Amino acid sequence: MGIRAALAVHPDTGRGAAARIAGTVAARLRAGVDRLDLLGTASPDDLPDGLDALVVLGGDGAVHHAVQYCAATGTPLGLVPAGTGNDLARGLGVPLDPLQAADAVVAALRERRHRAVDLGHAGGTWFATVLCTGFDAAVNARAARLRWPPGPHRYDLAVLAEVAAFRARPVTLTTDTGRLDLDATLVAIGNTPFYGAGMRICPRADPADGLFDITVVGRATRADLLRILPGLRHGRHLRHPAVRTLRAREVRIEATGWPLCADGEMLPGGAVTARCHRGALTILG
Ligand SMILES: Nc1ncnc2c1ncn2[C@@H]1O[C@H](COP(=O)(O)OP(=O)(O)OP(=O)(O)O)[C@@H](O)[C@H]1O
Repeated sequence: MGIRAALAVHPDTGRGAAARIAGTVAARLRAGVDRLDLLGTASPDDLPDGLDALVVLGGDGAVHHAVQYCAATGTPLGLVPAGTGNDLARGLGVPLDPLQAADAVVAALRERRHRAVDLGHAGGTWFATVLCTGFDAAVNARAARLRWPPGPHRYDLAVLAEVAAFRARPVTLTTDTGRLDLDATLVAIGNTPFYGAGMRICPRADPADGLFDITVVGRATRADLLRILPGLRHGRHLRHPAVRTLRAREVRIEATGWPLCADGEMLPGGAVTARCHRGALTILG
């Protein structure tokens, strides 16, 4: 029987960038499949039965929705980055050029080349990149509320506003190996290394080791934050004495009143337990 795939393109992704190249990407993918359905969403309820692959043309938000379907059904996922961050693609070494990525998906479909990667699960939601709470989740929430400036500069403005407003809070982290009580500025639970369009927050996270890499920034002054943040892109923040890392299969975070986000999507706040599920997602290529 032939290969049946769907291409999910959300109109908002990359501020419309995905929709603009959807026709070109679909034409490339048709070279590798027998049937391609073009969908405006990748939400589990709207997807047809019997798919051999789901390809997402979009950013981490669009991928986050698709991951819910792929994890539940075992359907292999193809990534064609067209968002603002594309941090899962970056973390898995998928080409960031959408046409190159589409060609790589076609090759993988033809050669039936798959790989299994881990997923996190927390609060009823699967996540593929980083679950974070504290300063970075507050930046994400603030950036999402801003209407100006356009693109990634919204994050720069949100960072400045949060550096001025943010206070460390008491946090309890309980992992499968121990418990940590501290005043923290942020906690990032990484399945893959990146968030925020290339910030290497959990630089050693390996998506195929069955474990999270957890980066914890303890009590930090504004001056500390201004020293830590520029190093994020290259993972140099780990050298700062306020920063520590843990590795665990399961972690519970208790932090009153902090925002929580996973794959850049806001989640309901409150205490949460995240568990790493080895090989829960199949990636094409
Ligand atoms: N299938 C979907 N169902 C509902 N909402 C979606 C879906 N796909 C994407 N969205 C929403 O559209 C918005 C933009 O999508 P996406 O996050 O992919 O693009 P982006 O923000 O440009 O990229 P990135 O997340 O990589 O920075 C997100 O808030 C996301 O929640």
